[in-house]
Amino acid sequence: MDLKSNNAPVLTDSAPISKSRLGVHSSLLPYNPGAAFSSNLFLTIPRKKTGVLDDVRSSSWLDAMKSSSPPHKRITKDLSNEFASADTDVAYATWTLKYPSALTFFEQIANFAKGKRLALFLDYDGTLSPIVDNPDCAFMSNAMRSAVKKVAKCFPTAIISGRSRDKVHEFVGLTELYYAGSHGMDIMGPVRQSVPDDQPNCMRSTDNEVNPWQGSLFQPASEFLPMIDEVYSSLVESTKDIKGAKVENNKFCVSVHYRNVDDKSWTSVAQCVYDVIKNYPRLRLTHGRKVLEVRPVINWDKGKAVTFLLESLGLSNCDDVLPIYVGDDRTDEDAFKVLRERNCGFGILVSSVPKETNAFYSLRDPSEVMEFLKSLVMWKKSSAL
Ligand SMILES: O=P(O)(O)OC[C@H]1O[C@H](O[C@H]2O[C@H](CO)[C@@H](O)[C@H](O)[C@H]2O)[C@H](O)[C@@H](O)[C@@H]1O
Repeated sequence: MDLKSNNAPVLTDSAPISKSRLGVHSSLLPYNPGAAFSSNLFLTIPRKKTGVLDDVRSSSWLDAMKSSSPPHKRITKDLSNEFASADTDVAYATWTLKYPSALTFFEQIANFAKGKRLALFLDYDGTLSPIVDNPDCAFMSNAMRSAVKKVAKCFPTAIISGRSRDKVHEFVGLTELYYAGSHGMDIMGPVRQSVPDDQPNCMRSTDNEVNPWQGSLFQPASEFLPMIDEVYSSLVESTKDIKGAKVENNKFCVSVHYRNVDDKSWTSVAQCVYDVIKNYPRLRLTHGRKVLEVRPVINWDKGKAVTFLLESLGLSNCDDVLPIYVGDDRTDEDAFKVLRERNCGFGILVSSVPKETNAFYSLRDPSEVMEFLKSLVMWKKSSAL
């Protein structure tokens, strides 16, 4: 396969996400702006498909790789850049008419939550920690840790990350939470009596981790472990000469980072990934922020993990529970979508640029996420008075 040719695969999904198609629960719609805005404001969101070969042949890897992370804002005094920056601000403000700020509209959220039990789901990278060049250094600030700890004391709270569960647990360092790693394929959660019917391959067990909140381990992709290890080793080997490329073993999935790779070598990264996964029809590829993610084709994602946790926690009754999911990445869209389709709860997209999304609200960056968490705690305390 020649990734540079016109026959290059296209991985992007620019199909607009229309409200009517999604059956938006109007009762939850925070604002009805009716605002028209140009579709070129948005980054594209890749559509997930099963089967790696199908993904690769029908999509443009490079386009998807380019659109996978917002450009950094440059601080400059140049006049034309000031105009460009003003345009960007206008575009963002326009976008927030459709996806209002969860801080500005906090009162509205508090009204939705009145009389309900709130359940909180948080993504890690780009949500609780800022995006940094080195994935091993994506530390969470102590202030954020304290905010998460406090919010978890008020509401059942889970972290759902693409990272391995151990890694994200190590970064967060709190025992008051539930953790789901590998995009929800590795859940340490409460004891659950049954496993989903459509998951014959799932394994349920307990482990020795000391955590009074948790009881069972749910790993629906456990049979893929040897395959993922094999693919990880192959990718480490095949990308070793690409400067800046980094392969991360996330237990049930593998991340191939190209954030630090020169743009000119992105096709080499894509080629390496393609050359390895073409031999594994039971693996598929998804895109994250400057990262290609290789994972099992099983019907499991962050959205399924949210449903699983809600059921395990006895929180699946929409009448008295309000689930909120906060995330910044394409893989978080699965969770936003589940909440939309259940007509129960909503997603909050963390983004500093306009993006089409299945979320209902927005927050600009992790510092706003922290403010939002603090607001939830204050609201809980004041409503208990
Ligand atoms: O689901 P998440 O918790 O958001 O994890 C998704 C991926 O996050 C990490 O990569 C991203 O953050 C890095 C650190 O800021 C950044 O360097 C990288 O470019 C981003 O893609 C993590 O390293 C991946 O393994 C996760 O899949």
